[in-house]
Amino acid sequence: MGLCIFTPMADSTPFLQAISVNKVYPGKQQSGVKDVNVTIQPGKITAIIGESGSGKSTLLKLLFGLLSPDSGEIRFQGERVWGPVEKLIPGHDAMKMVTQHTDDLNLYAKVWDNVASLMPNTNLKAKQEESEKVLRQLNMFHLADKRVADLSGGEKQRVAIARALIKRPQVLLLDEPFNQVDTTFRDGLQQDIRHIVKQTGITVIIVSHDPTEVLSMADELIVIQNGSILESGSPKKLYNEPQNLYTARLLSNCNVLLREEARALRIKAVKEKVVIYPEWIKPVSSGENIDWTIKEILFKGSHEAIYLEYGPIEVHFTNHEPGLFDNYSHLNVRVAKYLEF
Ligand SMILES: Nc1ncnc2c1ncn2[C@@H]1O[C@H](COP(=O)(O)OP(=O)(O)OP(=O)(O)O)[C@@H](O)[C@H]1O
Repeated sequence: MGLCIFTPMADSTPFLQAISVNKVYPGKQQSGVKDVNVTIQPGKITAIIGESGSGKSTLLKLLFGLLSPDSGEIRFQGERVWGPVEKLIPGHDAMKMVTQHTDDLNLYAKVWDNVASLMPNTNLKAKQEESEKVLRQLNMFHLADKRVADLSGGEKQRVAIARALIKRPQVLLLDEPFNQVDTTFRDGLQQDIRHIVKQTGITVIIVSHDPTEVLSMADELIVIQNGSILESGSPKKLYNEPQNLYTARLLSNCNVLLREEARALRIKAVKEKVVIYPEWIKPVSSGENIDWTIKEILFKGSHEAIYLEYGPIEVHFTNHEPGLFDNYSHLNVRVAKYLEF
């Protein structure tokens, strides 16, 4: 028995949908989420991104059925998903959710037992095969005999994901899965999750406090602000053509200048604000533009962030040849691209 391949449904029934969903927490005036309409595509990785408190986790819990909407509804393959108000055990059977808290792990049991114990004893061969398969998919098989208590935070997170996958859900919901994971492990875990999606056709919905960490991972991004969906689209589309300043700011540590300030970079903007991503500013050896004072150069390993100032105006850009400007006090730059809001 192998992991199921979930093929997208042939008919036009939306896979997982929030329809006009509202949720206000008791005692709060501001909405957790406000009139949210979202359709999740099957077999893809969708990331819900937004600043802290914007409603990301609330939306995830509503989709899963862990929270009941005040109005509106969640539909999974056309069927209503009931929340705790209507159903004793919240959460839809075909979905599994993993949060950053790995509380339900048995710390004193082996990794293997944490995962295999969720399979029935009726078919021991299948139990063995499935547990091994899931642990291999998450690169955890070599740690099968270790106690969970002896694992790192990132490894514990992998065990929690393995426990969710062994039940062969159609949807895996991940709330801040990389919080406990350092950068090296994060890249590995992201790759493994992408492979699992490709191999099994599972649908993944992920919430991340750092949107840039899911840029390379997600197929679709949903941007949420103050409980409302602002825009959605592929990471490339939202990065290159954001419709809102909020989205640009979430996805890039960008320069935001007032229209008048942008004139110092020879930009004649019509709208009030000008956004320039750090990689859109290029140093030039000489030219008719003004000389900017180099305020600070921050070494980042593969590149540098160079901070420039001209009177009260500050901009920063990415330099991919660290050390190149160490002996410079001033720089002349040009802007390859900008956005207006
Ligand atoms: N259990 C709760 N009771 C009352 N208010 C809540 C509860 N959970 C969330 N909220 C409020 O609802 C709003 C949205 O919270 P939510 O946790 O969904 O945001 P988030 O985008 O996931 O934030 P973060 O990135 O900080 O986790 C916030 O104003 C938050 O304070």
